[in-house]
Amino acid sequence: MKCYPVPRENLVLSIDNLKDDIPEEYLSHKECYENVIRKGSVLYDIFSELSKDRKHKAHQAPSNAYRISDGIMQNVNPFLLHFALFVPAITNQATPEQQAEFLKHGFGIIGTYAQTELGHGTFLRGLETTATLDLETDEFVLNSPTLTSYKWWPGGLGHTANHCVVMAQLYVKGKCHGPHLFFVQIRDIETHEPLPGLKLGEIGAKMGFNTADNGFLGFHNFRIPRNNMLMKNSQVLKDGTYVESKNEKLTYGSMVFVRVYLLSDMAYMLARAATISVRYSAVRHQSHIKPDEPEVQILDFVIQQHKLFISIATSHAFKICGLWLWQTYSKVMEDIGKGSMDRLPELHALSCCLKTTSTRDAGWLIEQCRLACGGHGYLMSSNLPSLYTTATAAITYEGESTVLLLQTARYLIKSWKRAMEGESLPATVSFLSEYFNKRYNKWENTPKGIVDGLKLVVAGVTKMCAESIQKHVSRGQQYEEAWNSSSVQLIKASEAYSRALLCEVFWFEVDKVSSTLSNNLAVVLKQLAELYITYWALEKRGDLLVYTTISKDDLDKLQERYEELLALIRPNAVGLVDSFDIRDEILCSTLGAYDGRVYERMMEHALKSPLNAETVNQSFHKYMKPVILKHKI
Ligand SMILES: CCCCCCCC(=O)SCCNC(=O)CCNC(=O)[C@H](O)C(C)(C)COP(=O)(O)OP(=O)(O)OC[C@H]1O[C@@H](n2cnc3c(N)ncnc32)[C@H](O)[C@@H]1OP(=O)(O)O
Ligand SMILES: Cc1cc2nc3c(=O)[nH]c(=O)nc-3n(C[C@H](O)[C@H](O)[C@H](O)COP(=O)(O)OP(=O)(O)OC[C@H]3O[C@@H](n4cnc5c(N)ncnc54)[C@H](O)[C@@H]3O)c2cc1C
Repeated sequence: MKCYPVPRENLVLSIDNLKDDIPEEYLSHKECYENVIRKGSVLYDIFSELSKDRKHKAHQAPSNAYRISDGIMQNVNPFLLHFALFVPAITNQATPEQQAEFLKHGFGIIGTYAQTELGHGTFLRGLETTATLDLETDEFVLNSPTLTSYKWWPGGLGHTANHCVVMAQLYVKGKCHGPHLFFVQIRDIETHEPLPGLKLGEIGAKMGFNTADNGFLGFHNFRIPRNNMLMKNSQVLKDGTYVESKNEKLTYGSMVFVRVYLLSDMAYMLARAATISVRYSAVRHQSHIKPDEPEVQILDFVIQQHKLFISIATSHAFKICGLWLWQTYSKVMEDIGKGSMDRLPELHALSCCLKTTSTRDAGWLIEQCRLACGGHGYLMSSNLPSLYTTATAAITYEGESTVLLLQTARYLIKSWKRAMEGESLPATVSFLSEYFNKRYNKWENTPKGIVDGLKLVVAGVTKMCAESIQKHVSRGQQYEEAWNSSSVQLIKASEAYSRALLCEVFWFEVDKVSSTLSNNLAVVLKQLAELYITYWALEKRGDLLVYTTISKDDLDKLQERYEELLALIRPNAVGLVDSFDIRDEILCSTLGAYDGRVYERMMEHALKSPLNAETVNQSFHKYMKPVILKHKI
């Protein structure tokens, strides 16, 4: 994805009407939406001017668009889906001619990606929206035959977008060809009124993401030109001939793109949470370590370091792994462009498990950062609650975690069978062959030894799954039933695979570049990578004891090394989160501001509460006083 000239953060953050007088948490649902549209439109205008100035296709956002809008919105930008899915779906799935046609208005249109329905989100082959070819008029007729077929969840769909890419079952001459993508205008550009034949609205308040304008959309005999089917991979000709794709799963390509992107997004979410909680832990003094000395910075409690330093390390792990996965994605897309689909299943499997692990880890680690800040972490003004609800949405969207892990498990089982048949395997799963051929080493208490051990766990659990499936089949179950019966173990195999990948890529990428870094930087980065790997070796000690030759003595030494690493990182902890370089205006946190004026900021923010505008609220006189006086003895 080409990155555009980065709009200077100062340029955007200096615009006065992008600042909020009243904190978002004191606005109504409707005011919140109107406020983010106000701010989002200013940003949209800036990105549009920026891209026009540089003669770029005026439809892609600059690379740091999300960073800046995160700060200004402090919640989710309703234009997000335009950049994250609508435009990529068109550039990924439409012909060049169609791209020129659909994107000719540049920032003049605002789109979303409408795939999920009220009745189906995971099982795409079960989607009910239909697109039926009308040969006479050379059009597709879109319909939502049931309430459950209404599109439900797409971001920006309720009141923001005027176009969308819709996934619908393609019908030609009475035959269903499965889910395909269609470019659909849904609102009048001038009036923004829904076009005739559509039912549009927002789906209501949510746990978070409340400014994302997630909406619903129903079609009633809604007509679009035949050319509005995205036809890069499969085509419907004027005479109704259907030309199928070289690989029907290419239609799912936009989801792979977002899953790959989410690793970097989670790295950034975690960087913010770590910055807030580590800085706060350096400011907050509470309790004693030595009874005769003053109260300490809570960051001096080793258990506080245990809670927080893993978030610093994990943010770097996701950033580095995200870059590695992006390079893999780009290479596979290049191969597909040359007609080779060989690595598509591997890319799908990698993106599924890494998207799942990064979003799940971001969720629980952000919650851990919040809890480590005590009561003040529970304040909306800390920004930790919002970070949590925003991050955890990603565990579900873009592919629910369980479902995606089972997709990776499918790839692991297929790879295991190929290993048994002596076939060569891609590098990312070649350890299965080594395990099968018993070519693995004795346990070593080193980062490489731990990575090798975690891979042995993957191989051992995958073997166990294959045997479990075989056992159920031999007892008379169909393969799909046997798969379902073994799914608890299959999930475990995928989780173990994802963890081994993250540890391996993090360690070896850091090791690879360390010689190019200043000594100090190399030392600290390696400490973080070793902390990450050692943390997970200790978390997964049970599996390591089952599948490797690790001993109790090795584990004791790892625990000792882990605590050493906490102590080594402690002096650099604040410097490490400062190096994430997230400005206060984007951090949006009373606890995490760079100047450390936590208590003053908390009080300033509290006084902004509308309730503090008067010393006695009207409800006292209206409701409380009569009751108090009535029962006054
Ligand atoms: C910042 C970002 C904000 C984003 C906001 C959120 C946006 C959204 O949420 S958009 C909606 C997201 N929705 C989803 O992700 C839906 C998840 N479901 C799916 O992807 C599919 O239904 C899935 C994969 C579970 C099953 O698909 P289905 O067609 O039934 O395939 P299935 O029968 O299981 O066969 C799997 C085969 O397809 C292949 N396959 C499946 N998906 C893909 C894919 N995306 N790419 C390549 N291959 C794929 C597998 O490799 C496997 O191949 P093989 O047969 O060789 O083993
Ligand atoms: C904040 C947010 C934003 C979103 N934005 C968009 C958007 O912009 N565009 C869009 O199209 N969609 C969007 N979605 C929808 C999202 O993609 C779906 O929610 C997601 O794909 C899961 O589908 P579902 O909700 O229908 O759950 P279901 O598919 O009904 O799954 C429910 C549960 O059933 C279980 N399950 C389902 N299938 C299986 C299986 N095969 N094996 C084992 N267990 C299974 C899992 O536990 C799963 O959690 C968004 C969702 C959220 C929360």
